[in-house]
Amino acid sequence: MPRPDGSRWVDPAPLEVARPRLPWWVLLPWWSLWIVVPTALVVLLVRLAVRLLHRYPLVLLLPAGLVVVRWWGWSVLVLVLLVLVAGVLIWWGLHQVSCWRLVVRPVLSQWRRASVYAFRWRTTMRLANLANRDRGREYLPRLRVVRSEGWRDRVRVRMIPAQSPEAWELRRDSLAHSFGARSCRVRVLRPRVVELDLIHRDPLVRPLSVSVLGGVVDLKRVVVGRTENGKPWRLRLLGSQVLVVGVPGAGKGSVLWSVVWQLAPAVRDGLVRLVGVDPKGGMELGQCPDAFDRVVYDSGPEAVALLEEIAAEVKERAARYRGVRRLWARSGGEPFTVLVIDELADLIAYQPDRQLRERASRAVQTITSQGRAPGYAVVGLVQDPRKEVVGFRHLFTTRVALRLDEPQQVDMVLGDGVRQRGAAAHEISESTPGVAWMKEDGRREPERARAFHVTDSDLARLREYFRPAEVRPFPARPEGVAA
Ligand SMILES: Nc1ncnc2c1ncn2[C@@H]1O[C@H](COP(=O)(O)OP(=O)(O)OP(=O)(O)O)[C@@H](O)[C@H]1O
Repeated sequence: MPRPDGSRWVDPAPLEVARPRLPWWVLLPWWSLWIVVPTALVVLLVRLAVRLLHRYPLVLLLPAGLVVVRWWGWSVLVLVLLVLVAGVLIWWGLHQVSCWRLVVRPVLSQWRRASVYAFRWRTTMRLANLANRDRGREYLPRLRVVRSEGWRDRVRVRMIPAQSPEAWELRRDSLAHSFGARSCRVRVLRPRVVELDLIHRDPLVRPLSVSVLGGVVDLKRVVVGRTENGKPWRLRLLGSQVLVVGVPGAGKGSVLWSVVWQLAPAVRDGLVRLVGVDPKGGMELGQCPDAFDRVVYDSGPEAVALLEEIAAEVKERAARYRGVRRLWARSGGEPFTVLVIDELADLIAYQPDRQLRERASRAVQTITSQGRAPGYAVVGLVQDPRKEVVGFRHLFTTRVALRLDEPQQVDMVLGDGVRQRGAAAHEISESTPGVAWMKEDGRREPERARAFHVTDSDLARLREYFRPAEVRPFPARPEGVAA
């Protein structure tokens, strides 16, 4: 409604304020604070003591020992220690795993933290230029948890502001020498936190024998050896392409035969089909030809024709799968194909006939780039990883570097920056064939492992395993196979 002075009255908007919600404890009577506050303090102190005891048992056991001496004397302390040691020994005898995890490892970790790392930390950080000063204040990387695993110490570090993990990677050697280790690797855990692996001995020095022939086959986790952490070395075949590189004698054969050994039950059941090309005239694959559905022992027209045949199959199956399935599954009723090429370079680089070379290269590229979904995996073995030799290394999603000659070759196989994180395949000892660094696409950290040693007598068993086998139709319900 217009007002006499010409202006209009506008109703104010209703006040929309939420009623304040007070925390419940504000409504308690004041005298209850006398109960609540001391209780909360006691709970906090107990939690702190438990955490400290768990993290730094030695530091807290020392004052406890002093209290025992003060009240009951040395003899009681010695008696308590003897009982403790006897208890631990009995525990160790009964169940090593739990005793190691709950007693020996924490004590060892504390001991090494106090005697090695805490002791030399400040000096080492300053001399290695990992500490810094600004406006009179010193910034020192913080030593966090130390976990000793016998063969290595895992040392967690909080970096100082404006520091990058590369600064630590560049000083790996000086850190290893300063802390008395054989080598050091750097792993990024999360922003500002890195973990140093200070290695004292190689847990992979002993050759590993293959497991019992037969059993469940999981194409996503084919166990071909053991990692340095003591876990199974699992190679993914379903949805992956594998390139294995190593100088002569590095143990490429052991990776290849470990794969065949693990796949054997599925091959015999007809669920997996092995196809092989061995340009070395059958020196390698000829040791167990019955495992292969098709195998060619040269790098000439026959080998190239086989590769082209597989490439055509890949395309045909991919066309059929389009819009139906994204990844091969056993329910599709067609076998998963593993193409093993023993000396890949002989086919795609050293082949004297240019046309054959190009045809072989095109076929292998087709299989590696399109084979994932229709169920085709390539396991390619090569000695020389240079670009002129294998120009399409990036198509292999899993790359295994056995012993190599030069650091640059490690970068070629595993990718840039992986060697700086510790994957020193050029430092693998000649006395440990089968030891390798593996890098999978999509996983930042490389893994160090050793393949099973498939001996001549193992190969004889493998030949025996396949000998009575007849060609079977694809099983409707395969037994003991997971994919
Ligand atoms: N995982 C392993 N554990 C122990 N010894 C191994 C292992 N792998 C291979 N060896 C031994 O190392 C030697 C060389 O192995 P292998 O022939 O597999 O190497 P390679 O890389 O295939 O060589 P090449 O390129 O000449 O064929 C063999 O005597 C073999 O017994």
